[in-house]
Amino acid sequence: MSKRTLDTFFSPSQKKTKLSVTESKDAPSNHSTYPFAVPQLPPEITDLLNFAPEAEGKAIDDQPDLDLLYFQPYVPSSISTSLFEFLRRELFFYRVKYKIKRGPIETDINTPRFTTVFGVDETSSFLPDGSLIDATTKKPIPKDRYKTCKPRPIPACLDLLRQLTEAATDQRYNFCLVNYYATGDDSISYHSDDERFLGVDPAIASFSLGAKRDFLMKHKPTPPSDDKSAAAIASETKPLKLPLGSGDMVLMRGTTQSKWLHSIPKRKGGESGNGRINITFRRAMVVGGTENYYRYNVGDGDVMKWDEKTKKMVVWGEKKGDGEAVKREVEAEDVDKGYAGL
Ligand SMILES: O=C(O)CCC(=O)C(=O)O
Ligand SMILES: [Fe+2]
Repeated sequence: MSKRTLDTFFSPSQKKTKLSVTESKDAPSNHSTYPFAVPQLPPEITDLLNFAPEAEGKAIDDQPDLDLLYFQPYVPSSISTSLFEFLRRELFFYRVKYKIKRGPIETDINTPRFTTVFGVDETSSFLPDGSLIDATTKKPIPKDRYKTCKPRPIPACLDLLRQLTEAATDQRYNFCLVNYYATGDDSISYHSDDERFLGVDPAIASFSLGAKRDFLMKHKPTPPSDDKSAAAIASETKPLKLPLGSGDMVLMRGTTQSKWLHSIPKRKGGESGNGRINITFRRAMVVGGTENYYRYNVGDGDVMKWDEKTKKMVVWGEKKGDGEAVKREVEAEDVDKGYAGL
């Protein structure tokens, strides 16, 4: 459906107010690997998602090696706030810690944002009962295929968006990564999603919901060649800043990952304190991709859940003597993504 069709449904004043939503009557998504079940989308959100994309994708490919398609917005503006609040309230998140070794020095990394991940690489697929089969033989996978993680199926509330995005971008995705930037202190430092397990020139669809945050891009340093100095190459490209708003989607494709870096820098003040969710859909080709994504987006720490009373992420499921959940506040920590380039 086109934007015009939506506009005839909603006057500009109605678009600004938040759509009121009801609980889905469908069974929530659940799986042995989930800490708790995830409700299905409110029917009002599902209905309006069928109008996506709200705007046509605009190509940004006027610089060397850059190939973006920018939907501003993709998610209808009448539902982006409700969808943001639903996902923040209903998903489980993690604050992943891990160690990296650079030469003889070991460094502790505290991921400076909340993360969660769903999906499995193309060698396997989920049956409706939640079990994993081999994608070719259709037989149950060997027990030892995933040694360091237990893959989780994409819950229905995110799988609808995945399916719509596949149709709109003519690409296929088997992974859904979610980042929650609680405040302007949460960030992702410059990196590219160019891991070998994504294959050559991967397409990555990246959604923004909630607070506006700047998405910065710059060309990777290029070694000087016989006919061009590093300075000449650098002067051919200029850094890019996309102030991503709620509902926007950026499709990164072609050589964007192999030649460019992207980041969400820390910000002081503004709306960043209201929180932002980023959802990326990707396609991992091999077992190593699945293990990598669970290691760095779930990890082995506490489950975190949004607490509507305190408006903060709290540790989920910890019990005190009288059965009351202990609520621990989580501080943002200032560190790098760390695993870029794996
Ligand atoms: O939050 C964003 O817009 C970017 C997230 C990102 O680059 C990533 O998860 O790899
Ligand atoms: Fe990225």
